[in-house]
Amino acid sequence: MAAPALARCMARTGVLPLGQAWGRAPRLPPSPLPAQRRAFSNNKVLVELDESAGVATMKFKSPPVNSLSLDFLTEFCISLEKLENDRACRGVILTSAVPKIFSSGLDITEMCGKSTEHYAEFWRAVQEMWLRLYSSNMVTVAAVNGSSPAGGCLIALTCDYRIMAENPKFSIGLNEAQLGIVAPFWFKDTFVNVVGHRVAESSLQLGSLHSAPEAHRIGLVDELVPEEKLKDRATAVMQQWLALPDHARQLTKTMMRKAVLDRLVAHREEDVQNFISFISKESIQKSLRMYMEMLKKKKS
Ligand SMILES: CCCCCCCC/C=C\C/C=C/C(=O)SCCNC(=O)CCNC(=O)[C@H](O)C(C)(C)COP(=O)(O)OP(=O)(O)OC[C@H]1O[C@@H](n2cnc3c(N)ncnc32)[C@H](O)[C@@H]1OP(=O)(O)O
Repeated sequence: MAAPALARCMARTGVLPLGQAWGRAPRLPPSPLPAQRRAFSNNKVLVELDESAGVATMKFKSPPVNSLSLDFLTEFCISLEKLENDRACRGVILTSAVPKIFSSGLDITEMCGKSTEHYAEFWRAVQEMWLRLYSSNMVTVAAVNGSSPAGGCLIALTCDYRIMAENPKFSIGLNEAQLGIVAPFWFKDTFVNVVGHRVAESSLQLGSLHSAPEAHRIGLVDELVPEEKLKDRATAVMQQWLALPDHARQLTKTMMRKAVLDRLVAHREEDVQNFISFISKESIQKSLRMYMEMLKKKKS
């Protein structure tokens, strides 16, 4: 099924028609076949699977800034679902193929001047991405090799472990307040689970974008490495996590994340309606338009 058709299906049903995000059987170790590498790709995400290691790398490739458009979100979910159902894959490293940018967050153009139906479709896709990634049975490591505001930061926060490249130009954080919008409760819950309530409270109110050292200091990322070592370090961390039995790690992850996941699952439609009412306000539309203009002016 093509991405737009899948997106429509997600909009109707609220889930991808590929399988279930919930109640999956625990993953089994990969079969002892000869070492093999596989790659598959769609327009937005490149996936390389090293079957001998049981590890895939998902590279975002949606230039100029890997914004999370409806197409991106749909293709991200399809790629993740494929890996989730692949017994040869036990872990996934998320990174970017676009230099200097991990992801610029939700595509603002999807939230400006569109119909109510479009907002609903878009928001269900954002929810789906988070539900699938946060509940993934695989080990998920974010190799943050560029700036990562708002929705980009959410992707990193949703992983099990975050490693960021030490580059003074890169920043990360939930900066929604700077756009005049509010981080949804499940963005906030994910953030609180990583950095704790006090840090999350001030960082969210200020819409802070943190430099790499600051992000490390507040626990938003687990470690910093020189850019050229990021890939190797992500691979080493992955090996460490995969050394444990899958079932124990998976059950522990579920135990730690269940309350936050259940909260969105229980209020999914209400959350869509809240998003629509909020984003449709003329004052919010004006803030988003001004923010986009500011981005464009910054260039000239
Ligand atoms: C009461 C409760 C109710 C609850 C309701 C909840 C509602 C909450 C709704 C949504 C949550 C929102 C989450 C988000 O993720 S919003 C997105 C936030 N993102 C940002 O603020 C990042 C903005 N971008 C940047 O800061 C920079 O672009 C950069 C650092 C990522 C890269 O800088 P640089 O390399 O200099 O590139 P440019 O700035 O020149 O950008 C290139 C090009 O890309 C366009 N662009 C950038 N970011 C986005 C984006 N997020 N969406 C769409 N387009 C983007 C930019 O405008 C340029 O375009 P061009 O001029 O046409 O080339």
